[in-house]
Amino acid sequence: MTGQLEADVVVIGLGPGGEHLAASLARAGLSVVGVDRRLVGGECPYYGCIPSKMMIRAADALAEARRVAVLAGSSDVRPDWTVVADRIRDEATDDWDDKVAVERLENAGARFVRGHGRLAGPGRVVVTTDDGEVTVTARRGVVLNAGTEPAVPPIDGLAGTPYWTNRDAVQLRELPSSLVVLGGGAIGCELAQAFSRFGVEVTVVEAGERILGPEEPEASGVVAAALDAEGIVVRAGVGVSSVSHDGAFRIGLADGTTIGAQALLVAAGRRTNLADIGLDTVGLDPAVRSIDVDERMRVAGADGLWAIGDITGKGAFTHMSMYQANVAIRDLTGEDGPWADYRAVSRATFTDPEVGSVGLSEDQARRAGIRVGIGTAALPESSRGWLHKVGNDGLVKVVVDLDRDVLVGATAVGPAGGEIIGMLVTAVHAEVPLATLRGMHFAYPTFHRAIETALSAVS
Ligand SMILES: Cc1cc2nc3c(=O)[nH]c(=O)nc-3n(C[C@H](O)[C@H](O)[C@H](O)COP(=O)(O)OP(=O)(O)OC[C@H]3O[C@@H](n4cnc5c(N)ncnc54)[C@H](O)[C@@H]3O)c2cc1C
Ligand SMILES: NC(=O)c1ccc[n+]([C@@H]2O[C@H](COP(=O)([O-])OP(=O)(O)OC[C@H]3O[C@@H](n4cnc5c(N)ncnc54)[C@H](O)[C@@H]3O)[C@@H](O)[C@H]2O)c1
Repeated sequence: MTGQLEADVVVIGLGPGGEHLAASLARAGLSVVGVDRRLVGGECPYYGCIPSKMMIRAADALAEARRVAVLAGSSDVRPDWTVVADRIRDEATDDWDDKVAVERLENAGARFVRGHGRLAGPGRVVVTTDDGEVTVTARRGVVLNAGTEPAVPPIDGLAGTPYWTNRDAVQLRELPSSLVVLGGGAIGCELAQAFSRFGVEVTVVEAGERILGPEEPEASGVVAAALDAEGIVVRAGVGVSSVSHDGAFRIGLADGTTIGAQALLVAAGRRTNLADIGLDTVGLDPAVRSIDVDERMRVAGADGLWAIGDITGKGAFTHMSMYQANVAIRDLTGEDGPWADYRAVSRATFTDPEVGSVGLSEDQARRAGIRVGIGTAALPESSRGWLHKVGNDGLVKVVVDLDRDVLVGATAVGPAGGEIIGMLVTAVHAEVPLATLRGMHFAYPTFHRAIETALSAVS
């Protein structure tokens, strides 16, 4: 495709938020051009949340079946990765083909251009396509939703090796016998446990002091113990210093030890796609790692430019991308808010036990100068946890602003931690007084009753 186009709004990058925004604005009657160089929908549906959660759902089923031995007799569990690989192809990604997503976007009334989009001054985007260039003029504005790529650390020897990122991991047809996961963040821990449950011998190497670094230390501790109990080796507090590959990988650690493995998965964080998007043409620093936005998602210092999703640095989550898209949609269609508010950002990490969290951690609250109260409750000591028996690891931790008598953060680790956190998100978001929370009914015997115990323990 080549030529000139005009539109009210041009969207560069169609991740979850960009796709939603482009379709919604088109349905609202605006003329919209959406640009993506890869697949419409971005990382989440093709390489991220969706395929990884299909892997995790299958791996959790295996783990639950193995628990039959403790609770209900015996089971014969024979993992078959083919089922997962097929499901990811057939039900999630259409074999990494976005035909359906493109049609959905066009049926909403938007036009789609596949290619690399670049700002070329205010309100102007140049798209490099397979067969030339398309120049699009935006009457109302340009929205950036360029997302991220896997970051690959500059480790000696790594670059020339056949290492995997998440994009390779979700496309596997066959599993390796052994795997080193470089990075113990959300991606590293989720995938490490899923592969291990399918019989892969897994080692996680985490340069930081603990896995799941952004979570409460107690949450990291519970997950680390669960991984250990399943036979996953976690090497935290030591970086990778060299990598070589000669049929198999040899991974050299900073403490002088080496690990051999058939495969290496790099899950060491993400790099925002901002280097080649023309920020300099609208007066912005082209070397920034994230884009500063105001409460309407307008980019500071550039008229007619909005940014949403991972590139804003407010949390690399699909629900953040969608939340910010809705804010930008309201602004672009002349609605009167509500505008962006990040006090009660929540997330769920789908390890088993799951980690749900919201708002500030204890450490963040203390560093913000808040007079902090903490309450915790161990899940195995709750009635539901005791009943649940095997697989009951977990806890609830609440972080209280004692002066305002409200929760400012909370963590729920457990079999349904990502669900239990829901009511705590409401509490932080709506600033529900502690006395009101303590006066609630908590159904017996549920996991969320541990919240009542944690609230009563606040000091
Ligand atoms: C393995 C994995 C698991 C995850 N699990 C979860 C989860 O369970 N829950 C959760 O909330 N989040 C999860 N995430 C994070 C989630 O995928 C992202 O936060 C989400 O995709 C939102 O990203 P985004 O909207 O910023 O853009 P992205 O999804 O990164 O999409 C950006 C799009 O922009 C395009 N693009 C970039 N630059 C240009 C350009 N110059 N021109 C044209 N197109 C361009 C790209 O091709 C891409 O399609 C996971 C991520 C990974 C990798
Ligand atoms: N369930 C979810 O919501 C979910 C799941 C997966 C990913 N995500 C999102 O995707 C983002 C990216 O995930 P991620 O896990 O790649 O990034 P991350 O930044 O969360 O974790 C990367 C980890 O790699 C470690 N690391 C970096 N370089 C290293 C090295 N050389 N040696 C050893 N360890 C090293 C870091 O210390 C860090 O702990 C997350 O921040 C999250 O927002 C969300």
